[in-house]
Amino acid sequence: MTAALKDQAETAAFPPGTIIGVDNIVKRYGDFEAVKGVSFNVGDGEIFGLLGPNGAGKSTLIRMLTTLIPVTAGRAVVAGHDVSKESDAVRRAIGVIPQAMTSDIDLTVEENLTIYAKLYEVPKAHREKNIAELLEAVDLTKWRKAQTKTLSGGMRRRLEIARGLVHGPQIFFLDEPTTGLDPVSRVAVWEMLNRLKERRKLTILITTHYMDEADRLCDRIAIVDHGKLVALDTPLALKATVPGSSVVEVQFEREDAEWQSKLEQLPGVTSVESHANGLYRVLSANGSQTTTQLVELAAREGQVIKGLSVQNTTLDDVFVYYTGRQLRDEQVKAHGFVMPQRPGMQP
Ligand SMILES: Nc1ncnc2c1ncn2[C@@H]1O[C@H](COP(=O)(O)OP(=O)(O)OP(=O)(O)O)[C@@H](O)[C@H]1O
Repeated sequence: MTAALKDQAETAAFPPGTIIGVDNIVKRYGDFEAVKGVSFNVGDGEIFGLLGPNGAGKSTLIRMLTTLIPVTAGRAVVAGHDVSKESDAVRRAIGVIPQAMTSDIDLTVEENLTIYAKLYEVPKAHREKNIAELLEAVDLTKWRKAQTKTLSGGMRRRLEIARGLVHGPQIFFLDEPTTGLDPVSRVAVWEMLNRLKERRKLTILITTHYMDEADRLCDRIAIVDHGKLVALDTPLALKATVPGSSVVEVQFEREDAEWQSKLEQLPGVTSVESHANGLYRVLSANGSQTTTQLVELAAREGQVIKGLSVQNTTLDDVFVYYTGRQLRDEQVKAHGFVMPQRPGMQP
């Protein structure tokens, strides 16, 4: 952390190591409060996920943190700079990938990157080297002379990611970067983000609709609903907050009426359902401990286990638990276009 960042973090009363500090931030559009006093800190080098149903306020939060719209109340400090008072310094420190793709389809891949680098006044010598490195990192070197309109959706998204990094930002904001991509392209984008994070020592703040990806890649996740923060922790800790965190399904060779009560007595078990053919569905607060003890008990009793499966709580369960809703793929909006401004839209 730079000295300036440290000073700023301390004066703002954010913990040391904070690179994005958000303190009771509010956004009102006229009478409507889209963000209702949200606070969180992102540590230097973290991948921080922002999850929430459509309309929860994620994009509004990102737009405030990236200085695109003014903050109504509260405070946010990004890379040591207040977003309301030092917007130019914030912009130099960040790269932003909005939901809609914005690269110029009539330019080549390389031209799109060069124009951006010039816009950010990246010195020529540094510019060429940086663009070559980024093209390689996003696997587009051999497409550098191709017109952007000829690229697939996944390739174009990778170009946008490279473009967001031409000026060497410390922090990368990505608003649903994989929405609309096929599963293979999605995985490619996430792997690439992980690589770039390591190579360029980036902090990443990302919104996504895909729970599996958030689970695998984010160090911490904030769940936002109706403009408020409803949960914030590591994926593992969030899953542990959901009651009855695992489902153990076991099938015994011999049916035996006593197994119901024997299973109920195992540590961590919260309920047992008995099904036909010696099958039991056991809800447990500690799936691995219950499973180990269940296997040991069966061995002691000379009972043969025909089948056994453990399903741990997923981030989907966490999401439903905190928001009462499910993030389904069909909720995901189509991308690749820019929404026209609605009448009455306000900055
Ligand atoms: N410029 C605006 N003027 C008025 N209301 C707005 C404006 N922008 C967003 N809103 C409203 O603020 C709320 C939060 O919107 P926001 O786009 O931040 O949600 P989101 O969580 O990013 O949703 P999504 O996943 O659909 O992008 C919504 O009710 C939205 O209609």
